[in-house]
Parts: sequence; C-alpha cells; structure tokens
Amino acid sequence: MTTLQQQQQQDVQAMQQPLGSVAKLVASGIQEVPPMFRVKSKIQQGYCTTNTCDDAEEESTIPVIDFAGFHGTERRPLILQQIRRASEDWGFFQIINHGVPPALLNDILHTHKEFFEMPLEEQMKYYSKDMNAPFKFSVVPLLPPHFIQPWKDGLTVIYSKGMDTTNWPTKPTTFIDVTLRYNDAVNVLKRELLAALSESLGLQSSFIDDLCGEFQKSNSNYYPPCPEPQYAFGARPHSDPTTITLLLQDHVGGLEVRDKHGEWMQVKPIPHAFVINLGDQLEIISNGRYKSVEHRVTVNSNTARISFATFIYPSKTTKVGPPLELVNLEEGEPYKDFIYGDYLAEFVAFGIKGKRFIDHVKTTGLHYN
Ligand SMILES: O=C(O)CCC(=O)C(=O)O
Ligand SMILES: [Fe+2]
Repeated sequence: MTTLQQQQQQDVQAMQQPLGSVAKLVASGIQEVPPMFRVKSKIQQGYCTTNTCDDAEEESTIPVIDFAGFHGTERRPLILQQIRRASEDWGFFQIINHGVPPALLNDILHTHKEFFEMPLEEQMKYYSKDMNAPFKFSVVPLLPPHFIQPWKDGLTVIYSKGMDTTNWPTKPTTFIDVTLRYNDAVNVLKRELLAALSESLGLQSSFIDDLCGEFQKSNSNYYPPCPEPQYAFGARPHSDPTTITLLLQDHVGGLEVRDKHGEWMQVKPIPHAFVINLGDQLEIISNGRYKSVEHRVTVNSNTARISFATFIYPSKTTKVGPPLELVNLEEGEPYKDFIYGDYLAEFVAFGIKGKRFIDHVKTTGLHYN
C-alpha cells in the first residue's frame, strides 16, 4: 500500500468519529478557537497588519456581467466578450439578470439557514459515513483530519434529475421543494454558462459541457460567528478542482479572491447575483488562458454567514486536456491531459498549502511528490 493510500485509509477511519457542528461549539460559549481549527494569526501569515484583519481591499472590482439578452443576437457578442475578458483577467466574475428568480434565491438561503440553526440532533439524522452519499450533513472533521478544519457546517447534495428525496429533511417544511427547484434552476444556468465559456474560447457551444459538465454537487455552507476570527478561516486559500463553481452568498461577505498582483480583494455581495469562479479543469481546457484563481473565506465575530456553492465537474474517468485548437507550441509547453479521478485524488492528498495544486502538476503531470 502506498503512503497516499495509507493516509486516505486513516482519514476515512478518523472521519467516522464525528465531533459535532461548529454552530454547537459556538453555542457552548467557547472564547478561543480550538486547535483543530486554529491557524497562525493572519498577521503572522502576512495577510494583514492589524488584528481586525480587514486587510482585503474594500471595493471589489471583480467584473459584474449583465446576462440579460444572452439568448438574443443583440447583446450576446458583448456578453461573450465580457466573459472572455473577466476569465482572462480574474477567473472570477458576478452575473446578474441570469434568469433564476430572486424569490427562489431568497428562499434557498433562508431555508438552508433555518436548517443549520436547528438542534444538532435534528441535523445529525442526515449525517452519513459514506463519503459519496447523495445527501448529507457534514460534521467536524469536514476535511480529512490531517487538514486544519474550516470554521463552518455544511450540507451536500449530489444532484441528479428527479432525485430521490425520501430521506431528506421535512423541517423546514419548504426544504425539499426549494432545494429541488434551486438545483434544477442552477442546472439550466450552468449549461448556459458553459456554452458561453466554450464560445468565448472559440470552441463549439457544447464542448465544455460535453467534456466536463456532467456532474453537479452543491454545498450549502454555514459559517457561525467566530470568537477569534483572526485565527480561523471559513475556507483557507484554495482554487477549486472543478470545471466551474456557481456561488450564491448572503449579504454578510467574507469571500476574498487573489488578484493578479497577489492582493486579496473582497467579493462584495450583490443581492441576487451569482459569483462564478472558474475551476482547475477550465484552466486546463483553456491551456492556461483562463485562470482558476485562489480564494478564501474569512469569518467574523458578529454574524453568521450562509453561502451555497454549486460545483460542476466531469466524471472520474474523463480525460481532461486542452483541445488541439487551443494549443500553440510556440507559446510553450501545453497543459498535460489528466484523468479527472486521479487529479482529484492527488488534489485531496496535496491539501491546502497556500499554493495552487495545479501549478505543481500542469506541465509535469500527476505524482506531485
Ligand atoms: O462560501 C464561499 O463564499 C466560498 C466557498 C468556497 O470557496 C468553496 O466551497 O469552494
Ligand atoms: Fe472554493
């Protein structure tokens, strides 16, 4: 057995010993961040200079793209151009007028927030030891135990059309209906976005969806207030291993993205907007033209935050690489092809090291050790 396999086996065993939720820990009145969540202060990490740690730039300059008219001929070329520029410069953008009804966006955040604020006993009914369970409430440890744990609770839905909801929560009463309708709506939107991204790269409209858009998994994330926000992260700096991620966030804020100059920028909440971030698979397909950018989630001492991240990714057996039309050997070594399942396994084992996993493997292939 390799070291990687041993580590994975130990992690699976340790993850079968759940500790409970972060919300419960906060409710118990703790005044300090416990060791399993604790990072060096952000000052020590060089992230900021003051203890309040509001180091990220105030105003987000992440592009906001108005998706209205995407299906017509008049605005479509402009939208594609804006997507191309945002993907090259930022790897992150927000979209408005995307067609998902505002009432549904309010409902999904409220309903899931209500779920996260229910007693732990109620939530634990949906805990599962199966890492691939299609519906599951996450408890600490949320990541394999050799990681520092994120300051959050989570609920995961692996989407498929007409999902079996027999064992889903019936409290809040709207939970099943709203969660299904939201996931269906995001499934339609992801198809449009992947078409736009394909066309913006000069590829056939269905190219990215056909290759890398098969799976959809959503994580609703509940970030409780933290007694020492400078010593914990909701999510440590990482880039997503996905094709794309569609994120809905409430008004609280906390998501930050690293810009071209290495500075952290706040992604300012815009009501009813989706934050779109390109994942590693899209960077690979585009042969590096589009970037899968590092981001992180900070927490605060006053207000719980909720976000709903939907990840789009290929099947584990899919071979992902740049198509020939995006390879120009004069521009240097093209990105290597990967089998997605192998990529993901090494991504998880690599952990969050303040560097992008993709930088380690992009031209040399897998086996980062
Ligand atoms: O909650 C957020 O704003 C972002 C979460 C995130 O980056 C992720 O789940 O990959
Ligand atoms: Fe992320």
